[in-house]
Amino acid sequence: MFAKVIVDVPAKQTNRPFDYTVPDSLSPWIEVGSRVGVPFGPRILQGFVVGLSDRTDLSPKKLKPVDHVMDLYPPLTPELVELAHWMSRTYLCHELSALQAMVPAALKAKYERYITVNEEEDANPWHVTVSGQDEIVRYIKEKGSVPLDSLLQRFPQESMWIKEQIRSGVLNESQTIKNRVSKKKALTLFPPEPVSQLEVYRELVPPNAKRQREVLDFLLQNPEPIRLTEVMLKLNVGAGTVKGLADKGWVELKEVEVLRDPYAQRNFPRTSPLPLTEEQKRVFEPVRQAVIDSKHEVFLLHGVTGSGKTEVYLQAIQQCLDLGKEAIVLVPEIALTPQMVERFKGRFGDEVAVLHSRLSTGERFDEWRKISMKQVRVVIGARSAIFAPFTKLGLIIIDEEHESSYKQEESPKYHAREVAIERAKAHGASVLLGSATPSLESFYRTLEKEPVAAGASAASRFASSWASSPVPRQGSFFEEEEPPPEPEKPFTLLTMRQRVQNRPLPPVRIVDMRDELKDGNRSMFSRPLHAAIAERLRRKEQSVLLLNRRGYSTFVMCRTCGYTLQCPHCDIALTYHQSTRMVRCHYCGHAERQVTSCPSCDSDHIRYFGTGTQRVEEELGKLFPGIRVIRMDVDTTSEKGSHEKWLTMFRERKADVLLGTQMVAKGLDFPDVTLVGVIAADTVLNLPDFRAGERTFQLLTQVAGRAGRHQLPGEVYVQTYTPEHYSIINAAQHDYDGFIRTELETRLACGYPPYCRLILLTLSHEEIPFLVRASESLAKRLKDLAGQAGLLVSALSESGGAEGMEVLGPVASPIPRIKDRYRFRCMVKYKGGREVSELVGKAVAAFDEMCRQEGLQISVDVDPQLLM
Ligand SMILES: Nc1ncnc2c1ncn2[C@@H]1O[C@H](COP(=O)(O)OP(=O)(O)OP(=O)(O)O)[C@@H](O)[C@H]1O
Ligand SMILES: [Zn+2]
Ligand SMILES: [Zn+2]
Repeated sequence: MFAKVIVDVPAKQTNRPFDYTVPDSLSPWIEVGSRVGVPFGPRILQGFVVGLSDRTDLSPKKLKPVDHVMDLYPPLTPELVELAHWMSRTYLCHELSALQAMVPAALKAKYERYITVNEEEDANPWHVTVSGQDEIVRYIKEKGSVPLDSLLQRFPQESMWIKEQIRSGVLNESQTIKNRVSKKKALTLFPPEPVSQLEVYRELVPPNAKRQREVLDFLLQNPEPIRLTEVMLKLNVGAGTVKGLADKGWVELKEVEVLRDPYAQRNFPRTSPLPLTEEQKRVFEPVRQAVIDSKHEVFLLHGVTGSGKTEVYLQAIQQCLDLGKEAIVLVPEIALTPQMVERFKGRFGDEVAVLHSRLSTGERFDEWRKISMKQVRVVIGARSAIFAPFTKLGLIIIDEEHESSYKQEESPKYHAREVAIERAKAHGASVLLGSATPSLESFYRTLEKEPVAAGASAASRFASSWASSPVPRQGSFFEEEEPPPEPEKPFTLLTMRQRVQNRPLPPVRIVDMRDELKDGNRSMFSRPLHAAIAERLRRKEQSVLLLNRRGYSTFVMCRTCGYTLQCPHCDIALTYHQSTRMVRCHYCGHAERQVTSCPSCDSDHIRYFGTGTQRVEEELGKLFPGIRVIRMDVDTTSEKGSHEKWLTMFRERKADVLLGTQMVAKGLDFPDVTLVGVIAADTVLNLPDFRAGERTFQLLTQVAGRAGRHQLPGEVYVQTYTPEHYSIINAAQHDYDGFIRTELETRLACGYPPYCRLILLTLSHEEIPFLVRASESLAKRLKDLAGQAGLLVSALSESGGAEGMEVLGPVASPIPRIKDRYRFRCMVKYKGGREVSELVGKAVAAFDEMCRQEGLQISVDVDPQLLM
């Protein structure tokens, strides 16, 4: 047998599978998705098996054998291996980095595996009949434990048998992971077999050993293995009491592996499904039907804040479980609060595994093992949970689907939404995207339109370019031609316009900060917001204050009239570069001199912007002596568990104000919050990013949604210097449809997504002249290839609805130097199918040699979210 292996050498020329022979002793262990060690040049390197075949196009004699296999069970499924291949083509990344993104960090640690004989099973000798196999068991028993590798070397003919015994439990596998993570063990109490023996022992207990009798009584009623510590706690007995029983041989005490459960100490009160409201029923029904029919469909659930989306998710998952299928729930990292976890654990209990970055490596490893060992059927987690190794997926839910954190910013630069759709296709599963403010990209895909993207002509051109691509897949496993991409099926839009129990959405007041300044108020709090906070303090209600600080504080704005410097070509805010005292456009490279007075009103109140949460906190303290403020930002939440701590404190009403960056905007549900204040709505609006309007609308809508979710009505104040901006007006009116209409028009006019797609190429090098030459030559290469393919246009809008691509740049990157490397970028704007990304891949591949020899780096970001 031959294995196709993607080897751990992240270089373009090795971004393809290599063939190896599989020695007979290893063949039962090697599956598609296995990690193996293979000889590569003079070394043994790690790799992933991506295909198995009984023939090879190369001369078998020249092939080297697989050296060893790293896991008893492959960490990846064949479906995930295929997905990695898809990712490498879609995101132009190495297949290896896609594969590695799917494996949890703890598995990548070095470890050794030992085989021991399971003593219990040994009592059933029918497992061991054949004499040669008897010998294996004897051999292991003599040694106590044997490393798997040496066992296989000693009994090369029996490796299949060994594998079966491990699967059936006759042999045990244990791993010691060096350095990092080990499995946690706990002393566990086992009742005797049969349990009725306990009745006998009970009579034998000396009359004065009351405690021992209590333990036996407890076991009679609860004849399950139980942890020693738990017995001690429950019955208030000492360890000596239980050990005494074990010494007599009446019960057994053994070390047993326990999976660390980060939520073990917490009790999640069980909840049952709520009767759905009319609106919930209407959106739930088609999702339920698709799950039952195993029909792949993508739903976009647009439900206003507090409309009860989560209850719809829960019941859709229940439907999945009833059919014996599995479900993945993605939430943004910062929304993965205990409150959120509680709602899923409360409904599905131990069926739920939780994956997020605040878990320790060991905890993450355990949660992942619960998934791969099929102990759970629901996973809730941040972006990378999309790779949960389920095999019977019925539904993938993505909450707050508009969040930019679903895009990974390092390689592989994938978007979890697109990966979810691809996985769901493979499983005949559905995808449910939910948000109060769906992204333009997703909303656009619910609109009926001509199937432009991957039409027939694109498909045929694509097929021919693939045939000559530098990454041929050989062997029977990949024999079939890659099918042309299917035309995109539109998303199904589901809408919920009402909050549960018809609670009103809070009224939003826009406060014009220019007026405040005119009237001599230079504080960061306007008079109305000041009064509203004072009122909450009097009424003993709570407030949430949002200061979005994630943006860059470098946009230039006039404090008198609200004017911001815009690029004349791009309709995008210019950023200020202190080093050169120039303002610059990051899209087209346009630059002009720093201004000292406002070009619009001549005022010299021209500033670049930025206020920190800390300053707001100080000012609150001055304005309202004695006010209790909880500040949540990256500085106060870096410690493990701090996030939870602050939120619990706030819920317990130990503070009057929760002040924070956008982490306070999402998912929180506190009954006593009746005021939400946004300190400066413009900080996002003025980022030099075509999504600035969208992000502003989303943030304002989300944070406004925190107020008045329960009995007490809420209100919202939004402070801004640009009260006339449609993003702010539409958010204040809770008018998503109005916002979408205007924003789609703007994007169409400027030629930005969703009307086209982007690929961002960033080049970096230590020397500027070299970098400039390389960047220009890459841009030229892109244009040449596009010209040959008949795709090149000078402005995409000229091509109308048809395919085409435009190459912008090169220009210096917004962060022109990182780690002593200068950075330049080119942007490809295009309409059409995969032929463009194939073409970009080819253009970049031509620079391979330069990258290797001269230290050039090129990073490719398909569908970039952050353009900074
Ligand atoms: N069918 C129902 N009957 C009664 N109460 C419900 C029902 N569905 C949801 N709720 C309650 O309504 C409140 C809001 O629901 P939920 O948090 O699910 O809304 P959401 O749409 O997810 O909101 P957001 O987008 O703001 O996070 C919750 O307290 C929830 O328990
Ligand atoms: Zn001005
Ligand atoms: Zn510009």
